[in-house]
Amino acid sequence: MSRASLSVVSDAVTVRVPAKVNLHLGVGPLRDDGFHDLVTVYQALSLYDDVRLSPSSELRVTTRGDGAADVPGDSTNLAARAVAEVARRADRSPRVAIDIDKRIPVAGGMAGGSADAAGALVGAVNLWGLDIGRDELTEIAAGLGSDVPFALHGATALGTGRGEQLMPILARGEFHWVLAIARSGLSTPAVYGELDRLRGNRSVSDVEARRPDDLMAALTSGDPRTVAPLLHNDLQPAALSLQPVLRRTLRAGIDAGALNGIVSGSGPTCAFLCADETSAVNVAAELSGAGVARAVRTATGPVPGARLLSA
Ligand SMILES: C[C@@](CO)(OP(=O)(O)O)[C@H](O)COP(=O)(O)OP(=O)(O)OC[C@H]1O[C@@H](n2ccc(N)nc2=O)[C@H](O)[C@@H]1O
Ligand SMILES: Nc1ncnc2c1ncn2[C@@H]1O[C@H](COP(=O)(O)OP(=O)(O)O)[C@@H](O)[C@H]1O
Repeated sequence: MSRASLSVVSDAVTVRVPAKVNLHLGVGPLRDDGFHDLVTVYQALSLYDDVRLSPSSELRVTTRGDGAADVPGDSTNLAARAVAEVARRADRSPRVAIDIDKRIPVAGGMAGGSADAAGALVGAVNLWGLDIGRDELTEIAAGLGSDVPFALHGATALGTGRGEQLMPILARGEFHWVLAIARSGLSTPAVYGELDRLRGNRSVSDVEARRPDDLMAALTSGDPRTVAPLLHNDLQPAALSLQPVLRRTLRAGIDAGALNGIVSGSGPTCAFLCADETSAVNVAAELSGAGVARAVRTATGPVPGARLLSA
């Protein structure tokens, strides 16, 4: 019996998927396949996209919410690609309507497209009642993008390889973040390219791709004051080079009382770690008033990865 014939068709499913921040992003040299080796610590944050899948006469995707106009509505959308790949493996036709409710900033360095892909994977498996295990789902996720396995996984995790190989990390407590969302996005390949340009012929030692043991120990303590000085992003100089105005944003967050601020992944969202919830609310209010960002949000982490809201 094929896996497809085991399926139970639901009317619609909605999957909630989190954004991420990289607490550490160490970037090694450019590889022959066009990717860079990474050592990264991901944390999933309570800023979510909702991905709804329902039966339809054809595969189509619509997006509403923050930055919806910049999200492709065709087969290049990562959520549509995810559904198409699950359908191909299950030997069935991908006749699904995908409706994305966007809150994760588009091209913001918070893995919004990856989140939608992870949501669509979980959604398709549940909509069609497929017998696809966690390992196979993670393999499909990695084929869609380096960050997609983490969007499935959530919580706090160490990422190696091109970011797709995950190991859970114990993080105690709840961390309070403020996110300064920029007026325009940054392209991930452009930021990696800018890092290569800035590095020039300088040899990139393995040291830059080493496990951040101090940070991992600090995370088990649950103390944001211990974690804050250990935040690190090798892509930050490249993001600042492409959007110099981000220096002002980072400065404004520190001046407002954040423990530390960092460009999130390839940027341009800036993420500020705060001592507690009260501090985060104050920092968010000051940043909003400073006019350095298009929008300011508070979020907590870690939170779970892609999860079904309704079936
Ligand atoms: C930088 C990070 C940090 O977590 O995320 P964002 O900040 O963009 O969300 C990731 O490495 C982005 O992951 P993701 O957005 O899934 O990238 P992919 O689709 O796999 O790759 C897009 C392009 O980014 C570059 N890339 C990506 C990953 C990697 N380890 N090395 C790279 O050089 C390559 O140019 C690649 O063609
Ligand atoms: N479902 C999706 N949501 C957002 N962007 C998508 C999606 N599918 C494809 N994309 C494309 O991926 C690019 C990167 O988007 P995103 O994942 O939001 O940013 P980042 O890589 O900085 O985390 C966008 O500019 C967009 O063209």
